[in-house]
Amino acid sequence: MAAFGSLSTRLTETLAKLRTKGKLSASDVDGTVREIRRALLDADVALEVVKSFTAAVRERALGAEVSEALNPAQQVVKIVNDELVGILGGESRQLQLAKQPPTVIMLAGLQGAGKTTLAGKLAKHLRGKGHQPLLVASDLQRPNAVTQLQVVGGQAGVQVYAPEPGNGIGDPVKVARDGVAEAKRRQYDIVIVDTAGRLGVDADMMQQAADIRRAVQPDEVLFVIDAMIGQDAVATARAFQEGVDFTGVVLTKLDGDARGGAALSIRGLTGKPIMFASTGETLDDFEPFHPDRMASRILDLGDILTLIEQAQKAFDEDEAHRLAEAIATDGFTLEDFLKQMQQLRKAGNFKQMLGMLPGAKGMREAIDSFDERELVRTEAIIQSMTPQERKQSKILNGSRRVRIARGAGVTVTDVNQLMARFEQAAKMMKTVAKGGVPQMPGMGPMPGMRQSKKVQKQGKQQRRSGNPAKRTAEPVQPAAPQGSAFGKPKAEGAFGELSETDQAALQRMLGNG
Ligand SMILES: Nc1nc2c(ncn2[C@@H]2O[C@H](COP(=O)(O)OP(=O)(O)OP(=O)(O)O)[C@@H](O)[C@H]2O)c(=O)[nH]1
Repeated sequence: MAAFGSLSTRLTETLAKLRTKGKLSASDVDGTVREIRRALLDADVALEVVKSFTAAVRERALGAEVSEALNPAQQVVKIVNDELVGILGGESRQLQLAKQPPTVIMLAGLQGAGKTTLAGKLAKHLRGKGHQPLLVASDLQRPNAVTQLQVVGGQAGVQVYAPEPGNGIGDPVKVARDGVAEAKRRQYDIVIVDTAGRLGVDADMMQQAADIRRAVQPDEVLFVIDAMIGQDAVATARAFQEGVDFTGVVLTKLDGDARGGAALSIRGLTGKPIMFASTGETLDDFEPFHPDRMASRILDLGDILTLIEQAQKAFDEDEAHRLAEAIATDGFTLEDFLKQMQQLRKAGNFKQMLGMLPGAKGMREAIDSFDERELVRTEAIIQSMTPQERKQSKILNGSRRVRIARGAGVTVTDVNQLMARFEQAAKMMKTVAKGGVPQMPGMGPMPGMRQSKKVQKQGKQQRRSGNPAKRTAEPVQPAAPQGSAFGKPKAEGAFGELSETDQAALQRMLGNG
């Protein structure tokens, strides 16, 4: 995720500097806290939030938990992580559903914040959870807003209630009220009311939103705010809190080059939880907001849980069970590898998913240069193999590889590299299936991911000295990510390894849970 890009880089670099130190002196702590403070201010985090954040970090970092820690630097990372989770809101909060359906959710925010798009995303998300949402077009300000809502409603596969020409047009309050009545009549269990925005905060707009709120008595009022808004976040959030009041916040455009200040300030300024994050223009670029996961992403500790959830959405249950069995019994074949890759492709934005891996910031270059066409090439290679070759990769000797390369229109090196990646993936999957910890941060074996030049060179040296069958038995290790707070392929300590919950989730994804 691009948002928090430079904040994230600066925080991880600051914390990485501590790694070389054994004990931390008071001046080490002060220096670190000063750099954190500057990084937060440059990211447009509101001053009062920065002050309380750095005060808390400083106090804890000078305390016993650090001086007595086995690894003081890592303890400081933990403290910064804890405090980030805190300012992002601590626990994640779910939507409050009405005891008596329909649950009414009202959206409010400035024009262009992404409300209409969000209405579609939320509707699709809720529909996926078995709800029957109805969208209500109460944004009658912008000429195109009703049509736009109808378009996103269509994409989300949900109905849209819009004013009939000549029937209530021009009165957004009436449309909202009628929309809710319609939902009751036709037994929709959730109503999402889209309201108008203005370019800046103005009294008429606030009044209209407040009137709609009074008319439909929503269970949730979600304040939609563009993460790119910078320092204006403070004034805008306060105005909406006074004008309509809201029960939760949705951050949009977190995929953009936002400095992240709004995200980090909003909870502290309003006391209201961030409930969802919007990360792109398509309806699937949407996720429930989890403070702990977001903090991990900012500190480049990875976000395995979100990654798994996204993969899970694209995963076919039966196929996952079959795959789990294949992995556990050593029967993981190139055929499975191909299927897995195709499912990953289905899971959507591949680069975004790669970015959620621990240490991903250190692999930024590799991820940015990741070319989806590589997946196509990998597919072509596997498809050029005979069924037997796909089942028993061990029989792939030199002459078979030459034939396959020719069939797929690639070089023998490409085939060799794919085989190395495959072997490594099989090995990793097996570790996970046995309940072990995979080497996530190095993550060489993602299907389709090319190795760095350096690793390719190592591979060549190995190849020169080995026979073809042996080559693939010892796959080359991927390059260590550079410059992350955990600049080793296998990180030590609490953050480098998958937690038990992560492991359990990964197990579930593999059908073992
Ligand atoms: N990159 C990115 N673009 C987004 C995101 N959410 C919305 N957009 C885009 O932002 C623009 C404005 O979004 P809308 O949903 O029309 O905003 P709105 O708040 O409904 O605007 P009004 O109806 O005028 O109040 C559109 O071009 C969207 O495609 C997001 O998460 N990421």
